[in-house]
Amino acid sequence: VKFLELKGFYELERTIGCGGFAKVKLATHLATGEKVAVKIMDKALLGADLARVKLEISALKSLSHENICKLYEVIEIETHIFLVMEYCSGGELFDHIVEKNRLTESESRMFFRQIVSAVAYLHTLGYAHRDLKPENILLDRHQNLKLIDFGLCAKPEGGMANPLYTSCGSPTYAAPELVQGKQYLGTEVDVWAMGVLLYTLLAGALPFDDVNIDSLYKKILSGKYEEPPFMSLESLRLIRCMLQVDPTKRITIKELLSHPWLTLGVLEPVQIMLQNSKMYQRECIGIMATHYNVENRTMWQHLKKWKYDYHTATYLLLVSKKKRGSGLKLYSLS
Ligand SMILES: COc1cccc(Nc2ncc(-c3ccc(C(=O)NCC(=O)Nc4ccccc4)cc3)c(OCC3CCNCC3)n2)c1
Repeated sequence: VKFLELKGFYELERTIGCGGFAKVKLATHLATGEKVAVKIMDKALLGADLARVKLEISALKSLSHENICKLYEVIEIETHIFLVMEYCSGGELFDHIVEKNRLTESESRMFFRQIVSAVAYLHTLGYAHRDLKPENILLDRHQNLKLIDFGLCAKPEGGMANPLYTSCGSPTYAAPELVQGKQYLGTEVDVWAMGVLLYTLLAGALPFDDVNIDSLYKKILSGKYEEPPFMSLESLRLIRCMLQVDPTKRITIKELLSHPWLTLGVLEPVQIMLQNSKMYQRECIGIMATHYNVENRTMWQHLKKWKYDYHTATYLLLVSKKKRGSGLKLYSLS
């Protein structure tokens, strides 16, 4: 079905992901020629989850971090909601690990620092991700990580016991307290999942794995996993702090930021807030103002309302293009 509301602004291309009640298509933002990912949600299929999606959209609008997939535009029509998101041309981290079998300590550190920075940023803003796994970590063309919350399966209330969850991907990244259906803190659950992730990067295998879901639960609750001989003592020490079954004994994200393993060979602790340069912003406003034949001030007046309309998308895409060092050009829309 062709969506007329996108005509002339975006050109939809192949489907790059689908599930539950959403589909993600690759698309081109026609004014800049940049690739974007368009998440198409059918409001009829969303039903009661429409409210949760609206919450996620307002959360996404408040997120601006180099390692979190950027929201560019929100388009709502009678039957569908479209989220125009940053397209990550490097695909999933998962495929990157599989193809390399396992990563070196320094490559793992370079990736892991970015994940810790993104999750610490989320936690600072009062959010928890709750579904950290390699499928939700994408790569851009420069091997920068981009955290997404693909969240196609409704986040079941009542934790793991909910049959919906078991049918929605295996709980290999789920913390013991989540698996037990206990009260849990999203921030502590995220630290556990990052421990599983770091183990997977370094060992090229999952710490807790089993085809039988009940024995998988038992392994997670035991907190026992194999420590491969090729893993350094420092990395094993860090993983032990993260894969603590008792969440009160688990390392916190704040302590993680300056843990010796994360700063090994790198001087400063992990930065949370990364600033965009003001210079790029002024230049992009100028280009848009010229293109639309309005004053710079008028263009800025509109953009600072952050309406997440086509102008927001054009501006954000121009800034990211500028940061990449590509030339800036706007195409007249047909
Ligand atoms: C080159 O080959 C490839 C191969 C594969 C992918 C790509 N690229 C590529 N780029 C972008 C996407 C995307 C971005 C955002 C969202 C989203 O839902 N955001 C919402 C969001 O992020 N909330 C949120 C974030 C942080 C905190 C809280 C809330 C969804 C999808 C994509 O999807 C495809 C799926 C496929 C199944 N696994 C997951 C990705 N794929 C490219």
